[in-house]
Amino acid sequence: MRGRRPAIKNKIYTRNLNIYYGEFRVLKDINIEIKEKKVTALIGPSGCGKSTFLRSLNRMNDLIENTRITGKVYLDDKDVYDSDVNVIELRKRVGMVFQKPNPFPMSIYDNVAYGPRIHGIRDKNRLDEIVERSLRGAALWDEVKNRLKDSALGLSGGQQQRLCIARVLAVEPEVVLMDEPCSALDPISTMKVEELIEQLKENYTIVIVTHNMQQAGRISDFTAFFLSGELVEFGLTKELFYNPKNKKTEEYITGRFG
Ligand SMILES: Nc1ncnc2c1ncn2[C@@H]1O[C@H](COP(=O)(O)OP(=O)(O)OP(=O)(O)O)[C@@H](O)[C@H]1O
Repeated sequence: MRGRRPAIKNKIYTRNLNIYYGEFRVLKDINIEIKEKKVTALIGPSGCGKSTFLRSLNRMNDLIENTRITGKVYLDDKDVYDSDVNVIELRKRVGMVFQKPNPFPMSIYDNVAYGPRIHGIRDKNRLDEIVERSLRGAALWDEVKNRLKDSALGLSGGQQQRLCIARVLAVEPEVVLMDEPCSALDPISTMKVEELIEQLKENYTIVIVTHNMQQAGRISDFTAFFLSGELVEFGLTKELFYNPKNKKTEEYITGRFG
């Protein structure tokens, strides 16, 4: 229709998602829509369930004992918990970057080539191409192009985190989940990763957990505020920050919480 912007597609959406650790119900009836090629920030006090929610999106929770889940998590309209879903393939489509950079103890090149090799790519030229594209994508290429054979462990913390992002990009995901990716980084590295996120959203859907409210405000298009396992408010970041609908959201973002 004329004058109307096309609706943004829901890349991931959940319906009545509940997650339990044993008898403890960590997440309660979560209904959320993660928009395609946008950045969604998850905020809320420690222990409210942000990481658990993030991990549910690519079934990383499957690796945690005693976890039980009810409800649905749809990726492109297919429930990722359906019995016919290939979890390896799912995690290729929905990649994850962790709080602390965790490069493998191998060369910079091999870190990035690791995923593609696992997925069967052996051709040297093809791998070279993927490694360069991924390192460029993670804004690291210029800093490491002359030392690709050096150990990744010799990189700075900020470079290691961008390497981990390159490693995720190498398998061509559609969604990138980030669990406090800047919490172990200095302000300059943090700024680099934030700029990178801004660029990445042209091609990827990004979901990021952050404790840093300014960061959520700077980099995200949408924000979800969790409290005690409930999704209290979800919406455009600008609206949630400047015109929150819920009193608890307002208290939290203005620091008057608790
Ligand atoms: N493996 C586990 N077994 C049992 N309980 C767990 C497990 N992991 C997390 N929890 C509990 O679930 C709740 C939510 O944890 P989660 O790590 O998702 O919160 P969070 O919002 O990401 O916290 P933070 O901001 O501190 O990282 C907490 O009460 C936590 O103690």
